Amino acid sequence: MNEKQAVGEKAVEFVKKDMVVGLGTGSTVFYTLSLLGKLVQQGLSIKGIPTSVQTEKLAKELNIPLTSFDEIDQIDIAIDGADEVSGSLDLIKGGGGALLREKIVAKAAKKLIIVADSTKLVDQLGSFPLPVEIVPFVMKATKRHIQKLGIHPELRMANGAPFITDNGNYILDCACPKILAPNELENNLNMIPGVVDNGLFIGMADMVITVDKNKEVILRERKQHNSSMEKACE
Ligand SMILES: O=C(CO)[C@H](O)[C@H](O)COP(=O)(O)O
Repeated sequence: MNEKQAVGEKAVEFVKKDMVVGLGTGSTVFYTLSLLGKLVQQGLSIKGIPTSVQTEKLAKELNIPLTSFDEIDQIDIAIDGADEVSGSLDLIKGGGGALLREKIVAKAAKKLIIVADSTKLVDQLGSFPLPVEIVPFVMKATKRHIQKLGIHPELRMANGAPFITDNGNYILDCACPKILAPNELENNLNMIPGVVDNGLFIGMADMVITVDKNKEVILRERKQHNSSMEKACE
């Protein structure tokens, strides 16, 4: 069994009867969904919230019942992949272009589980270019603002045209080889008019399921969950 399959399937152990499950996007979570589909066939009752059109399509093929955000009060658990995972369980996500819905779902979930093969583990975030979702209306000015932060943004292309996200936006892949202050960078990027969100997921993962040097599947856990929004005004 390959690492992606091993970690992807392990996450299914945390899904219990009647849960609302955030369904992530990518080739690792593919294995989570495939196993969930089998368990649903055997009688497991869950409802899924997909984080992308791609995942929605896959979940439908697997007959996983889906619900929509506005029909539920909260998500019990979200399972998703990552492009980089730091020692403090901070993440870069969005390699598949689904970062916005992934962050919305992760934020609404009581528990966020990340499934990541050993190639995703890093000491410091930044080798993977940080995806930033922007509105097409203001691409050049947004790029200039981002450059002022010392970052080199590149418009993501697909088949010779700009890649379009499920939300109708563009992605800038931002080279920033050593992210020294991820929290600050996440906030600074999101303050730029034209930026919708970025792929830094700081303090959000409760558990990372990965593989150690001995090829054993291991669980790395964070003590506190930061999903709730802090009260900012009264
Ligand atoms: O953030 C993501 C999509 O936007 C994915 O979770 C991330 O790119 C990891 O994908 P994979 O499991 O295919 O390596």
